[in-house]
Amino acid sequence: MSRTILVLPGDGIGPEIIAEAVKLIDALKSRHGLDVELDEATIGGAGYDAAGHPLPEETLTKARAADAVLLGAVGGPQYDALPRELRPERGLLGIRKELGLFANLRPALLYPELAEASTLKREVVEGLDIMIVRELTGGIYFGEPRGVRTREDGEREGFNTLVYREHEVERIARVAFETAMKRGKRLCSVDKANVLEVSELWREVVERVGRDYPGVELSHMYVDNAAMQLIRAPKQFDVMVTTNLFGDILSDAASMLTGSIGMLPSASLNADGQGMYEPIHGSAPDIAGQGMANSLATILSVSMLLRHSLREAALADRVDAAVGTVLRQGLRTADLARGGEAVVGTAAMGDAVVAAL
Ligand SMILES: NC(=O)C1=CN([C@@H]2O[C@H](COP(=O)(O)OP(=O)(O)OC[C@H]3O[C@@H](n4cnc5c(N)ncnc54)[C@H](O)[C@@H]3O)[C@@H](O)[C@H]2O)C=CC1
Ligand SMILES: CC(C)CC(=O)C(=O)O
Ligand SMILES: [Mg+2]
Repeated sequence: MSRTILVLPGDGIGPEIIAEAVKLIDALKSRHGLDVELDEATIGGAGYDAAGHPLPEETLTKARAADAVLLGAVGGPQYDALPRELRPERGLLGIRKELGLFANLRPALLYPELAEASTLKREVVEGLDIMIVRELTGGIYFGEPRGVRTREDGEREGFNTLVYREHEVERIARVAFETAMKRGKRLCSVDKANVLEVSELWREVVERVGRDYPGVELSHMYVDNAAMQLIRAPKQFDVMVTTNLFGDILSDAASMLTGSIGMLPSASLNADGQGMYEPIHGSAPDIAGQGMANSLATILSVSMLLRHSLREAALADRVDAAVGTVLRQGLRTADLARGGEAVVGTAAMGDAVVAAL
């Protein structure tokens, strides 16, 4: 039986980068025997425009039935004035929650060809290979209560709740330890346990899970220090595990070690191993429609999809290698060019990857 990938282009540069990913999947089907069917649905602002909701019912139904989901990005200034429940970002949070995608893997890997593209010195980033394991369905993005209320003195205040239950920490810690076992066997848990009670519990549970993994060297770091260390000496890290908010921020920072935010893919997995795959960046409204977005993060998300959801490791390796080839050929989208290089657009980069397969 053929497997199904549900494609959700979303907003802004989403459709542009997803077009390149679809081109790649089509080439894998016709030239390398990949057996999958693609289906498409709307999410985010596109979902709101088409069906009045950022996560249309039909999209969710299709996502539940699919073997994997491939998402572009959501959001845009034209939707920012909508009531919060109807904003594109709620569609993304909603699909993550509904599918139970609690484990978000964000690899920050420097392709050697891009050592000069990083804004940091070559010696700081050369050989970089970090895996950020971000908790994705809990924490302050989902905690209740939240809102804006008027105090008795008439002043308004906004509030969100940062809450983690033990089982939520336990399962993400387990994913992180398992990930570390398959890599360099070092895990750094990032928290703010010097200030937050929720981090105290986080740390305690991570320690407890760690007893099942004596072969993994566990360390803890406060998030402010972790942000600094990522810029000072990023190669000290192997696997990092952290909360939803901290992981969101640290992974954007880590992406610049690899040359651009347009280089970082991600996999979001649930307890059954079902996955959604997306670049870590957003819809980039500032460059949308100009054909200049870097599609490599999305193309590398396809690689993660092949590896984790379709168990097609050889094809995933082929995609990773093709990305290396085009970078070696000197192709750079604008975000990767640091002067002197010829700049290619979104479609030309996608074509080159397909040609290098
Ligand atoms: N997963 C998602 O769908 C996410 C959605 N968003 C949404 O995206 C919108 C824009 O948010 P921003 O904070 O501007 O973050 P962003 O990640 O969209 O853009 C930040 C900067 O990086 C650049 N950039 C991002 N992806 C790129 C790519 N593939 N190639 C070249 N340059 C790229 C953009 O041009 C911009 O200058 C907002 O509506 C936000 O809520 C933000 C982050 C994640
Ligand atoms: C747009 C947010 C919902 C999430 C985000 O920034 C991310 O997952 O990287
Ligand atoms: Mg983010």
